[in-house]
Amino acid sequence: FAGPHSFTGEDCSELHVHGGPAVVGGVLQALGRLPGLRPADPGEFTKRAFQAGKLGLTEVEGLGDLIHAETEAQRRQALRQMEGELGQLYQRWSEELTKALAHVEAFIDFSEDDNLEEGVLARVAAAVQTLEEEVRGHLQDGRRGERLRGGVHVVIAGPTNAGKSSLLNLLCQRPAAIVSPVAGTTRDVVESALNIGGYPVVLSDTAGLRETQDAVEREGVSRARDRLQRADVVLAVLAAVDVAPEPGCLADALRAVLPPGALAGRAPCILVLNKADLLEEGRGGALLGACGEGALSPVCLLSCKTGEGVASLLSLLGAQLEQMCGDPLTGSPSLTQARHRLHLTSCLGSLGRYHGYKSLDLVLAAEELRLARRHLGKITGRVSAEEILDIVFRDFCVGK
Ligand SMILES: Nc1nc2c(ncn2[C@@H]2O[C@H](COP(=O)(O)OP(=O)(O)OP(=O)(O)O)[C@@H](O)[C@H]2O)c(=O)[nH]1
Ligand SMILES: [Mg+2]
Repeated sequence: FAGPHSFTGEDCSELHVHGGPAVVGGVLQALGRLPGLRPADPGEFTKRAFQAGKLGLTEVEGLGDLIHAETEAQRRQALRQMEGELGQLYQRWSEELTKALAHVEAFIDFSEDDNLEEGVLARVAAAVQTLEEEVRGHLQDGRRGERLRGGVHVVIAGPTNAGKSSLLNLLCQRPAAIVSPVAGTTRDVVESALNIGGYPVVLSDTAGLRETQDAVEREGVSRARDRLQRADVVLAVLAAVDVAPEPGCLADALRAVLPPGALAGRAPCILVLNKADLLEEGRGGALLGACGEGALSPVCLLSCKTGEGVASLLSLLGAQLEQMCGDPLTGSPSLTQARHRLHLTSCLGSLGRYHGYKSLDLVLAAEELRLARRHLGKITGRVSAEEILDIVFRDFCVGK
């Protein structure tokens, strides 16, 4: 593949050989004997493509995510990022900032010569404000892209013996956690990665929530509370036989499971009434009817023993995941990494300070635009001073 049209931009050649390990080993050995040849470092081809300007940093990250994608929705999101849509969005913002900065710098340098059109600074202020709104909107996406990339954290919580570990084992289809009739069996958090409807989920089983004198179990309960604080979705599990079928029972039951403050992040919750097989005939309907009234959370009656009702829990959970992660192919591309969030937040901070400085000291204000642009550049991997000069000379006929 002749450069510059190859993946790395350099001249490349590719050998197609039979796939057996001995054949590949023999070819690599023969190549190793040629002077100047060495094995590539991990990621070296992508790094060379980046250095040759073939890929931006966000595209490189998309490529990495694509290689590691485990579910369909993750694959689609990574592919979209790799194809450059996210990079283009940040690039457009960066160009708008560059333009605003060029205008401010031109104003600082040349306004006294009366060479500039009227209202330059007002136009810059308006452009900065529009940009601020766009960046803020992009940041307030409910972390859907990051959730899809890293997995949605679903936490199973509830009193001891409700069947939490049984539910984990049933959903991940393997005996990941110990199940026993002894209350307080689970102490550590047991995690399992799942694919539910194409969405990645990290499902955690936790210790039953109760007051206890046992030091080890107390640590388990404290870990369970900690997980609850960081949960994206909570499956609150109760034994159906322990819930009285009366109006308001759902709120009472939830309060018993999730003590005040347990859900600081207000993660959506699905109430799971387990052990439906132990209910007397007709009591399940009465229970659901009573729970359904003024329900704050969806309720699901199931039995881990018979498997009845599990499909409806999965469909409730699937709908919740879809709402949280969205369809990665529609709408504007999602923010996928904490790194991007960090730089975008810093960028927004600088844009805010621009407004504060602009009527006090234009030089300081311009510096904030430069910082904002540098934060965007850190995301895309493109930062250049030349661009500003180009715009100064393209937009203004100064220095004639
Ligand atoms: N009849 C019936 N028994 C169940 C069901 N689900 C779980 N159990 C039983 O209930 C007991 C407790 O189950 P676990 O899954 O260990 O309960 P847990 O909530 O994880 O309990 P801790 O870890 O102690 O907090 C076990 O004996 C299970 O076999 C069910 O749907 N029906
Ligand atoms: Mg358990």
